[in-house]
Amino acid sequence: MNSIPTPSVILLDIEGTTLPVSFVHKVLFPYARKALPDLIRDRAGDPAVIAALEETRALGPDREPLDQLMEWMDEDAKIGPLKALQGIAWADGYASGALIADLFPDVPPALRTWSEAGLTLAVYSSGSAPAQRLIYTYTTDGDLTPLFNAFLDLEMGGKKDAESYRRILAKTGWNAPDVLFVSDVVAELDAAASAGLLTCQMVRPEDGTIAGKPHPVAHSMKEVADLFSLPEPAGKAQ
Ligand SMILES: CSCCC(=O)C(=O)COP(=O)(O)O
Ligand SMILES: [Mg+2]
Repeated sequence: MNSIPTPSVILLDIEGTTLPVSFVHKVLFPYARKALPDLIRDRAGDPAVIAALEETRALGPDREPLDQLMEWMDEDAKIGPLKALQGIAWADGYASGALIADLFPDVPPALRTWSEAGLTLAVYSSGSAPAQRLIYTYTTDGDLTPLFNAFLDLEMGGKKDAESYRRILAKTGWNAPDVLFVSDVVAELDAAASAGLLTCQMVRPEDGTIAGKPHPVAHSMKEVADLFSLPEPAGKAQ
């Protein structure tokens, strides 16, 4: 008998869970790094750029904002103003066709099946909510944004902090034991479990993810479905 409860909300990480780490690090991050100097100069009057640069100055008062942003990118820092500016840079790339999100092939069929079955789907990523929407708008499988109920980002707090998951529950009204958080990063899953959420580690061989205890492990969305008695994704590669 399966003793794992069945969730009604599926909360998904992006990098390493629905989208290959290589796409984020070899395509998205280099695109933003190249675009940022011109973006900061050419859009100096854009309120979103002004706000992100002010926050960058506040967090790194001794540095030129661009130097600070470059350093954060070197460190893969999950920091709000960097993520906001990366999202603005990527918008141009998606609109021009230079960027298109190549999700893991098991992801779109699972999202469609679970949405059709009435499950609530949501994203929690360090990437800004606008950047998350871009990824799911411009996928090789078309626009998947209508399948999602919420896009949650660092405004909820860092993903390795249990308080962030409590904030998400308070904001959405979800009950912790109804929510399954799927991520490749054990520290994120530990934090979610501390807040009472169900957890599943996505271990993608393509990304070299290491399985870590104590969370149930899946290698695809089909395995997530099997573990948590969710509707079986139909269609192509599982
Ligand atoms: C959603 S935009 C691309 C991902 C990103 O910027 C990032 O830092 C990855 O964060 P995640 O929390 O999805 O691992
Ligand atoms: Mg991840």
